[in-house]
Amino acid sequence: MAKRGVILMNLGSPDSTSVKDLRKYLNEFLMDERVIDKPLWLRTLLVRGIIVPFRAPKSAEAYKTIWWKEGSPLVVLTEQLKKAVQSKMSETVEVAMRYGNPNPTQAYENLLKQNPDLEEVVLVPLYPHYAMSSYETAVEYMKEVYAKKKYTFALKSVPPFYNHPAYINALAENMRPYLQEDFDQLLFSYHGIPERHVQKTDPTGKHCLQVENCCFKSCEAHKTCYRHQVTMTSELVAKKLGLKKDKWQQSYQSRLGRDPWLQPNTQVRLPQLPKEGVKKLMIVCPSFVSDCLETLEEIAIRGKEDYLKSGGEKYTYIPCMNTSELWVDTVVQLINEVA
Ligand SMILES: C=CC1=C(C)c2cc3[nH]c(cc4nc(cc5[nH]c(cc1n2)c(C)c5CCC(=O)O)C(CCC(=O)O)=C4C)c(C)c3C=C
Ligand SMILES: [Fe+2]
Ligand SMILES: [Fe+2]
Repeated sequence: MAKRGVILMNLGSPDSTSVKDLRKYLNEFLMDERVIDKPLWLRTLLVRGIIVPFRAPKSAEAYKTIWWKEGSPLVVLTEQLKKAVQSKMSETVEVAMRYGNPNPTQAYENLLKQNPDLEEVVLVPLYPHYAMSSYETAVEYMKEVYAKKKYTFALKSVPPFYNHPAYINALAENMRPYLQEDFDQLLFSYHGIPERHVQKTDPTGKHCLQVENCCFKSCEAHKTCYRHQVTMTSELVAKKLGLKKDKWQQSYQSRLGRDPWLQPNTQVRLPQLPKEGVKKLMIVCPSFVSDCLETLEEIAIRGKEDYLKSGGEKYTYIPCMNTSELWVDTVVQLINEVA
């Protein structure tokens, strides 16, 4: 019996598209202090008093446009990834979501049920890039539950893999067939985060967004810098695909609230691009390894409408890696590299 167990962790979805389930999900998600990093009283007022009451009905409608009969695409695709990874390893593999279900306690308990002599759990946060609102909260929450339950097995985490050759290769090969078609520009659209979060995760306190061209100047801050990491992903994938610098650009999507977020914003760029002569656009979302609301609704549906309405002629959304063979092999490799 393998002494190791594996937990694949993603963000999570509401249990259904009802406004009630949306309220529950958004409250849990946005009350996370690593997502809305305001003092508790202000966060409570903002989230419970303003954001959730207004957002829940709108989000419910958005989820309805992409929901599958098996459930949320993000959850279904993560379960499919689990099965594919499981078929390539002897260790038991479970799924945990940071918000909603299946929750971390269920995942740990399932592993223990399968193997009461469990010695080690390898956590795979399904985020290529470090952000306090994604990778960090996933790992810290799993550690919190682990400590509360007083588990005796060891807990190890796969680090952000934004520049790992296997991830870059899997992503590039997932994109390559789409790029055989004629296109003017490829847009790498990453989930955005507030600029303040980039500065908060800078351990030097003086590099990120403070030094000119900070993402390209060697610094220990890059270990936890979201902007550096996504930029390196774009650079490495473009290089692997032989794309010249004038053939691609980068932007940030899914902005929430009024604080300054990383720029440029995808929703702003899409209607501008046709006016700049970009009539045929390819768009890919490498911060997501599985398709979800933010790719299927925001980019593949809404983004396409905005772009075509503004004079764009052809818009191709490149799906996430989901269960592509190279990606499944990459996950197995990442797990085995955690010594
Ligand atoms: C890829 C990593 C992600 C980061 C970084 C991230 C930051 C972040 N997100 C919000 C607010 C929302 N995000 C929502 C959905 C959502 N976000 C991610 C990933 C990251 N978020 C995923 C995979 C999803 C999709 C979930 C699904 O069920 O498919 C939502 C909910 C939907 C909506 O109402 O739009 C919100 C809200 C903030 C504020 C933030 C950084 C501070
Ligand atoms: Fe998000
Ligand atoms: Fe940085």
